[in-house]
Amino acid sequence: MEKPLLPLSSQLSLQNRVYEVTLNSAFLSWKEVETRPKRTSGNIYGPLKAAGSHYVPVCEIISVQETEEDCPSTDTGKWHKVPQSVAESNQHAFTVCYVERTQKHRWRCSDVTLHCTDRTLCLQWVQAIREQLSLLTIRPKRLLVYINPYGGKHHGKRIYEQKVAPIFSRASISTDVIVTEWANHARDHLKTEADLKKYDGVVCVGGDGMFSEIIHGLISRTQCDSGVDQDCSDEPLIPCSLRIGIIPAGSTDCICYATVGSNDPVTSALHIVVGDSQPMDVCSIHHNNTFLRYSVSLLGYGFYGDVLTDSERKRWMGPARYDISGVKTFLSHRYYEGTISFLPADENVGTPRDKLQCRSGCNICRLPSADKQVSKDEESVSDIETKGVWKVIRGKFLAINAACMSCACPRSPKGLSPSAHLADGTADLILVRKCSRFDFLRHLLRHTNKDDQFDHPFVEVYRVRQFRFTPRYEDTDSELDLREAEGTGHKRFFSQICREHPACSCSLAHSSWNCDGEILPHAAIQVRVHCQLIKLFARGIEEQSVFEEPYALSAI
Ligand SMILES: Nc1ncnc2c1ncn2[C@@H]1O[C@H](COP(=O)(O)OP(=O)(O)OP(=O)(O)O)[C@@H](O)[C@H]1O
Ligand SMILES: CCCCCCCCCCCCC/C=C/[C@@H](O)[C@H](CO)NC(C)=O
Ligand SMILES: [Ca+2]
Repeated sequence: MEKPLLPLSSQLSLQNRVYEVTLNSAFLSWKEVETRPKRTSGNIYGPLKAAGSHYVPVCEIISVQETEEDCPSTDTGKWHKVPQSVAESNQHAFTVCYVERTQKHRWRCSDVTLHCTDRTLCLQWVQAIREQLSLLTIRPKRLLVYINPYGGKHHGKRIYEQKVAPIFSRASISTDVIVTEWANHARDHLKTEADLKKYDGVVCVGGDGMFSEIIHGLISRTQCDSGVDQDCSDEPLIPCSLRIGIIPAGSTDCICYATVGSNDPVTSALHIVVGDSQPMDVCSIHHNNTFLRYSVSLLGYGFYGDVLTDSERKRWMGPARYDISGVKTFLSHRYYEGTISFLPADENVGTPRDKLQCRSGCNICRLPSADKQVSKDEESVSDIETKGVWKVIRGKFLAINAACMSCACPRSPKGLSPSAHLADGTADLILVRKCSRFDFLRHLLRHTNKDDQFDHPFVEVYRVRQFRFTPRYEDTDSELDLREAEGTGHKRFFSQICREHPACSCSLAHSSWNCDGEILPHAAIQVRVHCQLIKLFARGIEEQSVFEEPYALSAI
């Protein structure tokens, strides 16, 4: 068969009506040619429609296949019912499966079956669409998938098999699937064993903890392959080349929610299929000259550290553990003393209170940042950063939180820091000073509504590139020595500290850091944000206007 030339245009039938169907390099469109009154649809989220016209961007077509009439299509199991008159005259048909946007940033697979008068025409259409899809080289063809069967409500395996695998197979993506058997199985496999050259991306099925395993494996592997020492806190890190997909099946799913706009497995699978790419910042955390962990969402000391410590003992409860531990920690009302020093970000990246939310194609994330200038100027990141002036704050804090991104999640739809950016090379540092229980509750509740959680006299927020935290008394002894002393019964020093905390009934002067849902072993840490160190199969949260008619049609 001859190679179809574009634009390709034919009169084809759909549900007993005749349509002018056109394919060019950007869109597949179909427009009714009959003159009778047109049916209008109330759903603005479907394929773009203008007076009976439908447009699907080629980059949002998932697959095309010849449809065998009166028999189930091979991958969906659905029967395609063809009205009698059409069936008689149009025996041949092809089905195009494409992305359809629904409410709350969710994507679905939708399909349209177009009937042709002869098979040659039908095959010509299938070939033309497939050729356009083959030009989309950003789409992954082979993926390495890790499933945590114990994340969230333990549904990871079922979610993957029932909702995600059929979409990958429809999009002709081949997969190697590993169901993890122990914690850190995925991390260690990626670090040392996986043949990464074979893949176009890595997918994790699980929550934020599982995602954390994947980034630790990939980042460590990349640094190791390039001879970068992760213990050296001011050495620039090498960005990872493989993109990561998240199929949400955890308890918080904050990284998925904040990068896609929902925690829906089908939506995530479709972002992987269309080959989206969203760069993301990563914080490295060191204690003296020892690398501890990476973080992409919340790094929280005090309240969120204590919630996590308590909730780990309640893992059997599933996602509800965070609510129970949240209330318990709130009631305990512990505060912690220490010193925070930080290097503020340049003003051109905005401020945490500027209400400029990070959205798909964000202008702030596209600005050249200190990290990104490194290769151009051949100046190291630390050279650039030492030009800034460090600020120092001492005090008593209920919570110290650093958010590299908004940390939006179903519990807090605008997140811990609603204006934080995914890929600007900064984190928002939120300091909640000692205040009354009532005030702290008002602050916490504002995470769940539209009010500004930073608009309190006891809350400060800074956009930073680096920060350090030293708990009080850290200067006299190492905290591990203190913990050992506690373990061996030498509690005098500790009880002295705690007598200085009237509200604190426990024997610990230190909290722990909650690092993306994992507990860190040290309270004194140094943190640096690495701009765009990793990439996800995502595009950031889309503005509503992307899928409303006027915008979309003016873009055509
Ligand atoms: N096979 C396994 N057995 C036990 N633990 C595992 C296994 N695979 C992964 N893990 C660990 O399970 C922990 C929790 O996983 P995950 O993040 O998927 O769910 P979650 O904690 O319920 O959700 P979230 O992190 O969103 O709050 C992770 O720290 C991960 O290292
Ligand atoms: C007493 C009322 C409390 C209401 C408080 C609501 C605030 C919710 C804010 C949640 C932000 C979660 C940030 C994400 C953190 C994840 O990294 C981590 C691991 O999944 N999850 C948690 C809960 O630590
Ligand atoms: Ca950031």
